[in-house]
Amino acid sequence: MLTPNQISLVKATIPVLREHGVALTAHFYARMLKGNPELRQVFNQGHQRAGRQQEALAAAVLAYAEHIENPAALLPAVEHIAGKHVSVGIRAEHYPIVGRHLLASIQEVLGDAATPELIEAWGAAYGQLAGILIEKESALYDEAANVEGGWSGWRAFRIAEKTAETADVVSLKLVPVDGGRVAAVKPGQFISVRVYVESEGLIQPRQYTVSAADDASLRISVKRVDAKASACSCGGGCSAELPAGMVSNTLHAKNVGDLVDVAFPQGGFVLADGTGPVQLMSAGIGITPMLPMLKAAAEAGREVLFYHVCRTPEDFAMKAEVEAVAAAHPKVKVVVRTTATEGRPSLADIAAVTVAGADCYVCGPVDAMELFARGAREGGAAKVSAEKFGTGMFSV
Ligand SMILES: NC(=O)C1=CN([C@@H]2O[C@H](COP(=O)(O)OP(=O)(O)OC[C@H]3O[C@@H](n4cnc5c(N)ncnc54)[C@H](OP(=O)(O)O)[C@@H]3O)[C@@H](O)[C@H]2O)C=CC1
Repeated sequence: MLTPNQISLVKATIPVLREHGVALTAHFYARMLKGNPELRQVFNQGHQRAGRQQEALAAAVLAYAEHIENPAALLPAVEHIAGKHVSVGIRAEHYPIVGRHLLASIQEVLGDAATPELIEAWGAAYGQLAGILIEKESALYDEAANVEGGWSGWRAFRIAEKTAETADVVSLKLVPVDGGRVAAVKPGQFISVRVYVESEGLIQPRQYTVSAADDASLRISVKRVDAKASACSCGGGCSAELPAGMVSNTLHAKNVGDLVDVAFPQGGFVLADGTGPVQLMSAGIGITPMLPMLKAAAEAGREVLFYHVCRTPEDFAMKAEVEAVAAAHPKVKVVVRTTATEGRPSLADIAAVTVAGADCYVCGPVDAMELFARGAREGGAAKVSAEKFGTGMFSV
């Protein structure tokens, strides 16, 4: 429990965090990854290089300082972060390391302004947050270990099938090397996949939505990411050219029979139970969580609008699967917009297709998600949920 004086001291740093938060977190990551280089295998080095992780952490530290009197307000963010942490293997023993580097960074960046009292207050604040996260993460690890077909930490999977979906998307069907069962995945959840990235000399984990699953396998569908073709969609104002997708491109180079490590499925961007209409809106590779949601909603007999934006018909990944679901379920309607010929949809276009009262899910580039969410709300959707891959939280 923080004392009233510690709460005031943490709140007094809010203006500094607003202005210099990213400088602080950039200093922190550089310090921690130099002092504890083993953590380079846990943190996404692509996001580090693009500056996304530093921005996301700065935003999180600021949000925490702003809500220091009522951390319960951050519960949805805590649940999201805990799922990501468990998925990349962050454990209780990592927290003291992070805390040590964070406090030292506050001291080093603020200089004389960082009085011993302030450092002590931030130490207490960090301890409080770490305690909340450790408890939540420990519950998620236990849940993953105790469910049938579940596991805690990394489990070795073999690539059983590799299918080219489009010119730059491949699907990989993964089966456990131990021959055991695979626990049920909620439609929309993601797994972390961990591979050795030769060019970096590093093991790296990344999250991929499960695009199909059964009790013996998981499938992911991965888009190749070229350095020059990358356009940052993090929403954090990154304008620099982004590095090539080190894990996605490593996965593209893998073949049937190769092994990867997989973490238990996580994530709260899932199809909610219900009987009402569902609207699934995706752009590009954002289709991956929509496909399992489509199958689940169709099988439950719900009315579904599946709306997808892609550049050309050839860029429509898993098109045959979507069409097969629609053919088998008359209450499923598919609308595809190809931007190469029709241009991008407008807000009015999205509002016009929206099913009034639908539970709407959106996924894809950040700008497209914002457009879909606004259009769906204008068109009378009951609820809009969004998923952004990468760092931090996203709300539309
Ligand atoms: N589960 C998840 O959270 C996942 C999220 N993603 C996210 O999806 C993003 C990119 O996917 P990717 O396939 O590379 O996207 P692309 O850049 O290839 O774009 C895909 C389609 O979306 C259209 N589009 C892009 N921006 C807008 C917009 N503002 N309004 C309307 N249409 C738009 C493009 O139109 P045009 O031809 O005009 O560019 C194109 O037709 C990634 O940033 C990734 O973060 C991906 C996978 C899973």
